[in-house]
Amino acid sequence: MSKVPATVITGFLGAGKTTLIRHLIENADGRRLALIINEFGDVGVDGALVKGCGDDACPDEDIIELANGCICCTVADDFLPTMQRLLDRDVPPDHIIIETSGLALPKPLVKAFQWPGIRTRATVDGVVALIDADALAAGRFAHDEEALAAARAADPTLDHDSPIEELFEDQLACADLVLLNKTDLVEPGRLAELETSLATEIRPGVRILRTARGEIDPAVLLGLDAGVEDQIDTRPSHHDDEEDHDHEDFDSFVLDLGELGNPAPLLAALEQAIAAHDILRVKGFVAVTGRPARLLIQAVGPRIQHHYDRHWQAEEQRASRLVVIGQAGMDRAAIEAMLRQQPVAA
Ligand SMILES: Nc1nc2c(ncn2[C@@H]2O[C@H](COP(=O)(O)OP(=O)(O)OP(=O)(O)O)[C@@H](O)[C@H]2O)c(=O)[nH]1
Repeated sequence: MSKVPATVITGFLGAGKTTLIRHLIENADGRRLALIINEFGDVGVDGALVKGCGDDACPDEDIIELANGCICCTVADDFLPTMQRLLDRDVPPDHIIIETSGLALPKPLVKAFQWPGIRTRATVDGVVALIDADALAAGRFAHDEEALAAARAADPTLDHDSPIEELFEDQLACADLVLLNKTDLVEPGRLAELETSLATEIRPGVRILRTARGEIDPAVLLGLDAGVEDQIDTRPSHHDDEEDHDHEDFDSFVLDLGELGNPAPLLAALEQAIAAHDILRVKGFVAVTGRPARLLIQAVGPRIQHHYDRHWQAEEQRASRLVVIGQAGMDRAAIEAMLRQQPVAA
């Protein structure tokens, strides 16, 4: 019996994983895909964004959200039973796509494919790392050399990498294919420089392709046939000596804001909050009085995007919800106070 191939999509918060997966299921070309989606901070925005966008390729029951913490840490509790259920189906999917949370280490997930119940029936076709070219160009994954030198002078035992940088390096080191995404936001000359620096972080032979909005032919993305679980030990990680990694460097909270008369003040406050605090990512929906559609808000670093993405459905409660993800120690009370200064509709 042939094994069901699975593709693991990694990439830091907001790199464009969900957008890539949407494109993939809209262009599945007859393949029946199942999606396993994991988000840090359990508002479930990503699932809502992909549901209903490619009904034939991926009906809603084949989209499984694992919101119970970060997938790399809950492998045994959540991921393995989910995989088993998918593989036990009378007609298993043609391909399984796993969107890891932007804070997940890919290696523990790949190792799950060595488990007896899985290894005979599924294989990791490839690990794809999505890189936000805009964030990379702005230096958001690199440490500040001067600040580091000063901190080291004060404390010689200091670990050299920041948590964000470690994650970034781990995701790259595990990749079979790297997609330099959001190329629409970066000059071609700068992109070439980014590619040169990325090449030092990846394994020999791994290709870097440029994408915008995750638009890539599924034939390139799927079918890498890498059998990653059989050679995972050759892919180094900063966390190889750890039993568990617990994301204590990052934090998230959910903000419920009811219905808003006008979203503009919230958007302005969000911009200020991001500039003033250690916020990495914000996403969610806003219910605007008099509007039948919900306003989708996405912020990645300082860049905020918003648009009315679809009508509220009859069974949905019209309400505004944002998930805020940041560095551990971000000042939640201050951020909440900034974002709540909104005139709420009567
Ligand atoms: N300009 C531009 N924006 C992009 C591109 N790809 C994604 N985006 C935007 O970036 C934001 C984040 O995209 P997502 O696809 O949600 O990113 P993600 O990696 O799934 O995010 P997390 O699950 O939170 O880690 C959204 O506002 C997207 O519309 C791109 O190529 N160019």
